[in-house]
Parts: sequence; structure tokens; C-alpha cells
Amino acid sequence: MAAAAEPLSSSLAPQDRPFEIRATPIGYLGAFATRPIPRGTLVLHDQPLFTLDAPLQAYLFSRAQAGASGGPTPVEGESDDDDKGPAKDFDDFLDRNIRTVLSFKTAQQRADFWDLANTRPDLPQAQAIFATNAVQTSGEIGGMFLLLSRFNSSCRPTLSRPAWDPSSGSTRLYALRDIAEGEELTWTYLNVTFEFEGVDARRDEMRRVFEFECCCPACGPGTMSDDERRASEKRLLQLRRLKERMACEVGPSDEDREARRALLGRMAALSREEGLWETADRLERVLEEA
Ligand SMILES: C[S@@+](CC[C@H](N)C(=O)[O-])C[C@H]1O[C@@H](n2cnc3c(N)ncnc32)[C@H](O)[C@@H]1O
Repeated sequence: MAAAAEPLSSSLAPQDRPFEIRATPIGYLGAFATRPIPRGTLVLHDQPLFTLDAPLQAYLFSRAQAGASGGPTPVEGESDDDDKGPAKDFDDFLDRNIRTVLSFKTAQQRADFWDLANTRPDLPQAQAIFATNAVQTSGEIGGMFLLLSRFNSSCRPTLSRPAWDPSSGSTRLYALRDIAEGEELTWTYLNVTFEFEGVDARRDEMRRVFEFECCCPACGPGTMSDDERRASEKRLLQLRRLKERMACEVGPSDEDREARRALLGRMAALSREEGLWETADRLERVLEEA
């Protein structure tokens, strides 16, 4: 299988990876290209240090609250914290389970985990690091990836969103366009349904979901001139309107089909102008089949 031939980024020496982790101009860490990366290149391929299945954890917590004992031991996350008494709440329960999982990892892996960003001081520390960095693998399962955790979000990302492969238990991120040496490697934390929203709506959504102010090149203050910002907002508004019109062009006639194709072509071109490369590629694939 082709996937098996692609080495995990974490198994490569840092100098063999096409990126390095270093400070961004803002001060926190990020990943930067150390050489030109052609469009389509597999940039990051990694396996999680561990995963947490949210529904399973909720079930285990309710079981622990109910004082359940005996019966089969659940596979994931049952900790041996009996000496500390019952967990105070769900966050405490998750924190303990993460610590238990970590106790089976190497000293280096544990040190790398504790070194990751923590923007959730409201949570117990292990759970806070998980909440700051975990990435969805499949369904409601969160994956804790040590390298991917250093990649920041951008609303005009240079990389695709992480694509989870259940057969290899690994995730892959690809270059969406040619990337120059020194450019930051980013992906979009926001769900694609938000891709056509304007800067204020995106920033609000980032704050609501991820609890930080988005400083990416498309959102950060001073990253665009007023003219560029106006042009961007106009393109996004056009894209939202075209998307609404697409929903109406569902008829079976040749004319309807041509109208759909014209809309898709216009949307793909606008997306590309806006730097929404992944969306443009997706629309072009739909256009080929329309
Ligand atoms: C998964 S970590 C990314 C790596 C992190 N910057 C570091 O220093 O390790 C996620 C955190 O990075 C910061 N971050 C990521 N993308 C950002 C963005 N577009 N604007 C502002 N902060 C961002 C936020 O603090 C967020 O909680």
C-alpha cells in the first residue's frame, strides 16, 4: 500500500523534514518551510501520541459517578487513581486519564507533551494541554499529535486540513499551493462551512470555538491594506450569494446544468483569488463532474 512507504514525520530527523518549529513574529511557536515546497507535497504525516474518545470518556465518567465496579474493565482511560478519591468533575476525570495514558509513554514524549501550548488556564493542566492542541481524528475522537500541535491556524492556510487514515492510524497534511522557503505552514482550524464568512464573523467564531483572537494573515490587524480588506470582503460576499444561488439551480435541464457549471466556475475563481485553495480545488473537482 502506498501509504506505508511514506515515513512518519516524527521518525525523520528534524533536518530531513521540510519544516522547522520556531517562534512566529507574534512570539508563540509555529511551523515554517525550510525549503520551497511544491503544491501537493505531503508535508506532515504523523501518528497521535494518544487519542481520547469523548463519548467513551463521558460513559466512563457516568459509570464512575454511579460507583460502578466489577464487570469488564473498559479499554481506554480507566485510571488507577483510587487513592485520590473520585474525580471532582468531568475535567478532573479527563485530566487523570490523560496522566495515566502519559505514564505509559517515554520520558521524552512526556516532556514534549508538557511543553505544548496551554491556553486554557481554566482547566486542569493535562486536560488544558489536550484542549488547546487536540485534533479530531474521526467522529468524536481527539488525537494528541506532538508535531501537528505546533502548526497554527490560518483562514488562508498553506496546508490542507488533517486527513485521518484509520487503516494506518495516521494523519496527513498536504501543501495546497507552492510554498516558499520561510513561509508559515498553517491549516484552518475552522470548519469549512465558515470559509466564506467575513473577517468579523470568522474572528468571532474563532474566539467562540477556540478561545483565541485569530492573528492569521487574513484576520490579524495590519495584515491587509483597507483596499485589500474591502476587496476581500466583497469577494466573500459574492461567494456567499453564489452559494445561495447554487442551492436553487437544481433542475435537470441542460440550461440548469449550464447555470450550475457557470456558478461553480465563478465560485472556484473567486475562491482562488481569495486564497481559499482547498475550496477552489474542491469546487473544480465538482465542476469536472457537473
Ligand atoms: C495547536 S497550538 C499551535 C502552536 C502554538 N502556537 C505553540 O506555540 O505551540 C494552538 C494555539 O496556538 C495559537 N494560535 C494558533 N493559530 C493562531 C492564530 N491564527 N491566531 C492567533 N493564535 C493562534 C493559539 O494560542 C492556540 O490556542
